[in-house]
Amino acid sequence: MKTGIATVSISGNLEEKIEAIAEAGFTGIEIFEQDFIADIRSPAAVGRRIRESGLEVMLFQPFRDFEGLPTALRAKAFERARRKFDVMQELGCELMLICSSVHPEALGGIDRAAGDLAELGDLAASRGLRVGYEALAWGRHVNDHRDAWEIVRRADHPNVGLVLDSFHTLARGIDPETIRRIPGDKIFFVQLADAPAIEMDLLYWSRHFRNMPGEGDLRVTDFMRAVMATGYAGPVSLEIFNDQFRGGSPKTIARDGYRSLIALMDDVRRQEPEAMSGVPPLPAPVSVHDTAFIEFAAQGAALTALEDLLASLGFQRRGRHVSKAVTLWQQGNIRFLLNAETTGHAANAWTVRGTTICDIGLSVASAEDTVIRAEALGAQPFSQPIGPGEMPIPAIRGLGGSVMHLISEGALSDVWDVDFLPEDAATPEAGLTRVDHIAQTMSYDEMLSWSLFWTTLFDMQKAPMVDVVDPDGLIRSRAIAAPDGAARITLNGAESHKTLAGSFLADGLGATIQHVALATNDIFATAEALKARGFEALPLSPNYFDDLSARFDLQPEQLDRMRAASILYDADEHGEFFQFYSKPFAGQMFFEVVERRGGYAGYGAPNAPFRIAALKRLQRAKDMPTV
Ligand SMILES: O=C(O)c1ccc(O)c(O)c1
Ligand SMILES: [Mg+2]
Repeated sequence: MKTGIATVSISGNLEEKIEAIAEAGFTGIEIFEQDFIADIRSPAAVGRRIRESGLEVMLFQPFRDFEGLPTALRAKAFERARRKFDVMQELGCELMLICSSVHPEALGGIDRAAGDLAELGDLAASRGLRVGYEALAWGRHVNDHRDAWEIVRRADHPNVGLVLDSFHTLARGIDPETIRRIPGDKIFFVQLADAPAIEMDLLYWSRHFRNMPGEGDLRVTDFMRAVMATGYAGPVSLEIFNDQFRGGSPKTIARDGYRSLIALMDDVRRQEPEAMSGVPPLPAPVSVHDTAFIEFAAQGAALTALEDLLASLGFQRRGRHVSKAVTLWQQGNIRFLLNAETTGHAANAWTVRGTTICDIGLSVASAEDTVIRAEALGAQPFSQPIGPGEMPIPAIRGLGGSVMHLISEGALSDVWDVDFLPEDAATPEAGLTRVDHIAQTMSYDEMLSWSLFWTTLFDMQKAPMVDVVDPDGLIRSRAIAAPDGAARITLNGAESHKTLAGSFLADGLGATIQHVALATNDIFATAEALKARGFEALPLSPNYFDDLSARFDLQPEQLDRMRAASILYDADEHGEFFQFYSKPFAGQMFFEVVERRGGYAGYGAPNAPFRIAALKRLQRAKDMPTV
């Protein structure tokens, strides 16, 4: 299956776009005319450059306002088409996209448009070219692929076909099933884009908010299933107009695009197997069963402080690595590794960020399948030398240089037995059972990349975006979770460096984990146990508890206990949620303790502004520990 992407989808100049597109693994490129005109090279030189980079020039676009014009304007439109055909021949591109007219003088009329396209088809055929007609969702007379198809059908010309674009069909709410009745060989090209479900003017939505399939809310998979069912055998190409992408890194956007297309076609293969014999099978999105471990890079005094904090949270040192300066701290099913090595990935992470979470281990249905799928989606494998007697654990690079280890369900216990010399647990635990969620902080621009990373590799779904108010700016937050809640990630995107999340980022380099939430089955008992160990919870404003008693039906006695232990509360139609936080450590990381009751599947988002304000109060009071 040939894959493509329009130059308009990516930032940079034409040269940077070509490099990024080639590197990401696409077969070809759609030349957006503006990108080409802005370049100083001749069409022949640009064509040569693209082919030298290993890409095909799949499509030249857009040719606007062509069909249905009154006589004088019609002649001019044909002259314009001749000039663009010249350019295409020099470029070495044989297919032109004609988008439906928005010209104020366009007359309309299905047969008039069909006649124009048939005549253009003759002109194209005389030069060995073809034209594909696309209905823009805001076209003046033609804004529905069904009408565009009727025009192409009546044009009845071998060099005239249809271009389908998922945005134009899905944004208008047109049922993609209607594509199944179009003959596949009359579909000359397919463009894909997703978009978030927001009510707005179609043109504005399309030109600024499109995103990669899987990043938005449109039914792109259903659209593509219908296309493939027609027998379509041409390229599948991304055409993404997006303000953020225009300012992003060309390579990151191109890699995201490739990841999104491969994952989409794999979904389609799974749901429409009859139509997809040409696409090689991939392991299905992998089930994540739990967080196997979380590894900190920490050294010196900060390491001691972190050990003290973990001890106050009821963790105990349970093992020492057989050959490395790594200790294992455990409670229930939660394992923290504290890595003080002076070489390797953890040491590099420590050099760059100071104390930081440098690695996470996920317990998955199959580590091998995860690596195969990740690499097919464009992820880099990760490995470093293993010490004597150590077990090799499959690993991949996440985004931005992060590392993720993958442990198959059955192999989990072996790792700890083989790699660590056990130590006895001296004191009882404090009721923490497992990792509830991991919170990644990132700049807002990285959020789509990360949500795509998690949802394409793993069997995880994204929840709607939530706005969280920081006293100094807005944080956009989105949860990604496995269907049974066995693994949960929250992505927090900061737009301003003045926000708590933003200042955390300014201190480090790109996305990283800012906090880890640990689950208990009895938050009040856990709070007591931690207090006895010297743990200090993040203090909250008394006003918070007054407001809680106004909003919820809480027993006064329960409210008093929550106030005393700084426990926040939320509830929805599914259940209840209790949470408290540690004070910040190592700069601005912190721990959270949560108890879910009933089917509550959220993260206490209504409480986030009060947690942020409390953290900022501490920050301002210069009360932050100096670890
Ligand atoms: O926004 C536009 O004008 C435009 C142009 C060409 C396309 O293929 C398209 O989908 C939109
Ligand atoms: Mg299009």
